[in-house]
Amino acid sequence: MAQLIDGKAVAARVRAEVKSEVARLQAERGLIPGLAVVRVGDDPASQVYVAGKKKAAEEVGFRSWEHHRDSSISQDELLALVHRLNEDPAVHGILVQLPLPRHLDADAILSSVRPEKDVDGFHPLNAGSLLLGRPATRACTPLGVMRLLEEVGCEPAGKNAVVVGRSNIVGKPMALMLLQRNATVTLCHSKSDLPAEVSRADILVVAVGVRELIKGAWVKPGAVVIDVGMNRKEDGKLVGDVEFTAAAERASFITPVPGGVGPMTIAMLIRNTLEAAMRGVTPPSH
Ligand SMILES: NC(=O)C1=CN([C@@H]2O[C@H](COP(=O)(O)OP(=O)(O)OC[C@H]3O[C@@H](n4cnc5c(N)ncnc54)[C@H](OP(=O)(O)O)[C@@H]3O)[C@@H](O)[C@H]2O)C=CC1
Ligand SMILES: Nc1nc(=O)c2c([nH]1)NC[C@@H]1CN(c3ccc(C(=O)N[C@@H](CCC(=O)O)C(=O)O)cc3)C=[N+]21
Repeated sequence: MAQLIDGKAVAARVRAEVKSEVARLQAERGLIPGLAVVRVGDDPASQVYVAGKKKAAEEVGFRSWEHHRDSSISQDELLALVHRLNEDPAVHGILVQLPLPRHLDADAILSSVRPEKDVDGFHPLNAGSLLLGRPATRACTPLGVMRLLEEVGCEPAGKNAVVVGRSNIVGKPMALMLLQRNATVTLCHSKSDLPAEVSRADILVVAVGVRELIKGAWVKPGAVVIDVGMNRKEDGKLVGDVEFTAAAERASFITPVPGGVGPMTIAMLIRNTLEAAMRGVTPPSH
C-alpha cells in the first residue's frame, strides 16, 4: 500500500519559508514583493485558482492585485494592461491566468510579460532557458512536482520517468526537469501506447485532464505516482487522471487529488515571486 504524499503540508512549509524571507526583506531593504494576477472572463475554475493565489500571496506578506477584465477585452487592451504592470516598480511578478478567451492570442500575451516578471515561467525566454539548462524562472507545477519527489527521497538519476501529457505548461517542462536530473525520460501523449509505457515507469507524472485515464493495473509495483490532473465530477468533487485506489495498491508513494500537486503549484508561484523581487528589476530599456 502506497504512502500518501501530502502536498498540502509541503506547500504550507514552503509558504512559511517565504513568509520569513519576506519579513527579513522588509526589515533589511524595505522591500515588499508584489504579485499581479490578470484574469479575463468568468471561468469559475479560474476564479477559484486566482482566489487561492491571492490568499497565499497575502498570507506570506506580499502586496497582491487582481486585475479582472471582461471577456470582451481586446488584444490591444490586454497588452496595454500587461505593459503597465511591466513598468510598475511595485510589481515583481505578473501572472496571466490561462485559459484566455479564444479571440485573444495567448502566446503573444505571454510573450509580452517582461521575462524578469514572468513568475509562471511561460515566457519563451524562460522556457527556452530550461531547454538549454540555463538558470531561469521555472514553471510552477513541474517545479512543485520536483520538490515533492525530493520530499519523499526519490532520486530521479537513472530511473525511468514517464510523463503523460505534453503541454507547454506542465508536461514538456516536467520532462525537461526530470531529464536535467538524469532520469531516462519518456514523454507520452494522445498517440502513445499508454499501458506499455506506464508499466515501465519508476516515476510516473500524469497531466492530461481525463478522469482516471491511468489504470491502477498499469502501475509498476513500487513506482512513485504524481497525479497533476484535476477533473470535477458530477457531484462537484475533484478527481485526478489516475485510478487512485487501484494505483495506491501498487505504488510506493502517490499524490492525492486534491491536496497533492495543486497546492504546490501555488507555493512555487509564491517562491518564484519572492525570487523575482529579490533579484530586483532592471530599468526599462527605453
Ligand atoms: N494541479 C495543478 O497545479 C495543475 C493541474 N493542471 C491539470 O492538469 C491536466 C493537464 O493540464 P494541461 O497540461 O494544461 O493540459 P492540456 O490540455 O494542455 O494537454 C493535455 C495533454 O494530454 C494529452 N492527452 C489527451 N488525451 C490523452 C489520452 N487519451 N492519452 C494520452 N494523452 C492524452 C494531450 O496529448 P496531445 O498533445 O497528443 O493532444 C496533451 O499533450 C488538467 O487536468 C489540468 O486541470 C494543469 C495545470 C496545473
Ligand atoms: N497562468 C497560469 N498559471 C497557472 O499556474 C495556472 C493557470 N494559468 N491556469 C490553470 C492552472 C491550474 N492551476 C492550479 C492551481 C492550483 C490548484 C489547487 O490549489 N488545487 C487544489 C484544490 C482546489 C479546489 O478545491 O478546487 C488541490 O489540488 O488541492 C489547482 C490548479 C494553475 N494553473
